Amino acid sequence: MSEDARRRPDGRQPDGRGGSGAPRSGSGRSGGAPGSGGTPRSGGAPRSAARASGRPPGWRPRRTSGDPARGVAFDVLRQVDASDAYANLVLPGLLRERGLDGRDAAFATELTYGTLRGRGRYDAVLERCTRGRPLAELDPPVLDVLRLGTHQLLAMRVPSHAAVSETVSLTRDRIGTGASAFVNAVLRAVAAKEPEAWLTEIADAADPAGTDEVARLSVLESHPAWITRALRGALLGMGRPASELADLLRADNANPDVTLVARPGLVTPAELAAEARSLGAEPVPGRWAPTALVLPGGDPGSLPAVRHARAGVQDEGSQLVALALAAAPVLPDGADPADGRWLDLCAGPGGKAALLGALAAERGATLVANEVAPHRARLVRQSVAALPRDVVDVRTGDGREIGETEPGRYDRVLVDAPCTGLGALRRRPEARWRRQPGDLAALGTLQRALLAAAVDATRSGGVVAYVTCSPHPAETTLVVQDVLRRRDDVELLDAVAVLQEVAREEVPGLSGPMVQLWPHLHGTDAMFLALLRKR
Ligand SMILES: C[S@@+](CC[C@H](N)C(=O)[O-])C[C@H]1O[C@@H](n2cnc3c(N)ncnc32)[C@H](O)[C@@H]1O
Repeated sequence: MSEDARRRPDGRQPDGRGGSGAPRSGSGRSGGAPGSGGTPRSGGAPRSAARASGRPPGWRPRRTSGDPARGVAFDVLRQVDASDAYANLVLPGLLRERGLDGRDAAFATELTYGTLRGRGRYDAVLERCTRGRPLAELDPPVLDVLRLGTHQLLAMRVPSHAAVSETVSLTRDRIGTGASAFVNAVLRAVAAKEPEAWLTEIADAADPAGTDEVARLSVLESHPAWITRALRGALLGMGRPASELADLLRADNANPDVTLVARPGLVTPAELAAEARSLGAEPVPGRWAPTALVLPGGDPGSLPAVRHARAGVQDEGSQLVALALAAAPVLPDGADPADGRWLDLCAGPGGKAALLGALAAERGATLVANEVAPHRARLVRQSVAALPRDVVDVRTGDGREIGETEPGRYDRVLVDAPCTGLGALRRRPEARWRRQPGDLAALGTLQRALLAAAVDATRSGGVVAYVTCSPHPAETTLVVQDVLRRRDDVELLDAVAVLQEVAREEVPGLSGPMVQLWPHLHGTDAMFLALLRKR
């Protein structure tokens, strides 16, 4: 496993949970288990269960592909649990290694991501099927295999007999015959009720009086209660009604579209679309960002433009905030109208640095892309590889020091702060179970220090963009308000107005001056953007 596959997306070391998740029995063998998968049941799951699992309307059953796909899903779950790996980083390598593509790869992907996202819901069901044995006492590989089986039974249209027998055979193959009888009995108990009945039962158990929406939605939509509560607070804090909470949680459980960015000056969206079409895909322009192209299906890595870093995979929300920073009006500093020095303070892995670098190159500006983690700085170098050499200077260092070492140097500064990532849960299916409320305090201190350093490094009249992929007020508005309260050399700009200017069409639901995007409203990650100008 690569170093980055084990690290958090914010570059910090794993949170130390790996020890407790270490398997008590081996899951060592690689390679798929023998036997073929079952075919989907014709009736399918009830509609409300499909909604609850985040499946789109019109979803059709797919042919299952047998145990190679289940074996891959199991191995990813084990790495996520025992090594703090990231599913989206581990899965593609395992699919390649085992030669899975097409439907088999799609089945393994749905099984992996769906099981990880649905863990809370499935554990609530499993607790009722283990004859009083607490889930915490089960061997972690056994618990993973039970979750895999439960996902097939409750959210995929795999016929019950196939879901049970294939999962039992996977257990025998990977864990041992001892565990297979137990897995068989538990999964039979899960299969004994329809998905709809299970949802009703676990929701009623979580909220017997029908008065605790957070508890009910947490178990139904499979989010830890503290995150559900935080997202509810985030909606209210940005002027959205609490009634949107269920939609927001469901959006976290849906598979996001693959969105590409056509980096200006390197490839146009039309050229990128032509490349994608020549490989059989049917791309559509992004709704908001003029640089975006949505790719329904297909492997973006197979496009030459992506392979050569003229384009990249990037959420539209991320594209919009980078475009907004580049478009924000900077004021001249005395007689000097300079706009030539840009800084990305926290650049790894480099998606926004590549877009900003491309925009900087078009305008004759340069970009310093700073990143504290060396292995992530290497990723930044890869993402800017297609840009002329003298445009982006990738550095490794602590962004908190730049305010002192280079005061007043930059015209535009991006602080894409390390954060909980609560706005990108749909892309990081395991993140919701790994994050802890205690993470907020440590991150808050770092976020404030980075924003303060960014302001110090900005020249008078220059602009700072403070960005997070979390909507949690402790990481967004409170950080910005705190820095504004503590210093009188910076003012808040209307980020909504700037964002609307760069968007292809008016982005609804923004009340300003700070921008909060939402997966359920905009189909983007829940990106936050504040623009500040140095006085
Ligand atoms: C949200 S990510 C940035 C994502 C990036 N802008 C992109 O679009 O690809 C935050 C980054 O900040 C880095 N980071 C954390 N602490 C830092 C510090 N003190 N100075 C600079 N970078 C830091 C993390 O390693 C991580 O790569």
